[in-house]
Amino acid sequence: PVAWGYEGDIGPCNWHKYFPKAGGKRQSPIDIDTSATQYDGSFKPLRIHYDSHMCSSLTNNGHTFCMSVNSDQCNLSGGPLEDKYRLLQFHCHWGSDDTKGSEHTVDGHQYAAELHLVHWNTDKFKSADEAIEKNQGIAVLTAFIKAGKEHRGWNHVLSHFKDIKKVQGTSTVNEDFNPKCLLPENQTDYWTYEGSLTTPPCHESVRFIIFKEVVEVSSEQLAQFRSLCVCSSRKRDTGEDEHLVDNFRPIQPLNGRVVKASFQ
Ligand SMILES: COc1ccc(N2C[C@H](O)c3cc(S(N)(=O)=O)sc3S2(=O)=O)cc1
Ligand SMILES: [Zn+2]
Repeated sequence: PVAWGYEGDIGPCNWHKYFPKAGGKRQSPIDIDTSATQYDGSFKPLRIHYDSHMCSSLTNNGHTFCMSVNSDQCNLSGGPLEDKYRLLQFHCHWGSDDTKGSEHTVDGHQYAAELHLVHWNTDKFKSADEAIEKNQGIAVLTAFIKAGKEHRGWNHVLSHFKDIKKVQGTSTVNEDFNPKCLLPENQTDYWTYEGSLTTPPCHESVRFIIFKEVVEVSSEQLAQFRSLCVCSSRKRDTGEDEHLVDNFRPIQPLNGRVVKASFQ
């Protein structure tokens, strides 16, 4: 597989050389210009039904931490979606300090981090691997994160970070944990648009649903995101570990797409 990253020759400006979709017309992330969004009154209520008895495993894949979920009881439907989608994994993007880290921006404002709950269309496709390449294959519930009060739900995830500090570290999470607790209280106000995976291969298969309400975590919890290392052994010439930070793609051209709003 082709190496890619967030800086230097393998960074986002060169992704299109090995991953042609990265140069497509409906790429993500984007800036949400709230003066140009269009209210859509036809959306049904979002239905987010997760069970908390699912077993999941947390890995550090060198680009983010990824909590993969293998429960057929974690489903998403409604809102702008025509089909039923199943939770595949969730992960985050964050910065080297609290002033940057989110992928999407709102009126040019970048948040400290961004949570992605990735779902695949089980009505139209037989597997996630098939769905990630196809239009309408993927739906990503997205929440912005800012530094503020401590978030107790996040501690269930962060408590496993010592096991995944190095790349390919894996930790099994089987305590009762429902990822729904990571979402904001207000789940009726969101923006939605059609985009892409924000990492290579950048398939244009994603419907983003981005909550307006921002989730707060403490600065210390954000610092724990940054404690992950990018690789198993390589050390910087000064001998210390290279930490996984600034794993966000720059915003991409809207190319005429309209961002819909579920609220007026
Ligand atoms: C078999 O080929 C594949 C299997 C899985 C994936 N994925 C990993 C990607 O990094 C990725 C990035 C997503 S984001 N930042 O929410 O837009 S979602 C997602 S993924 O889980 O679909 C890609 C190819
Ligand atoms: Zn993501």
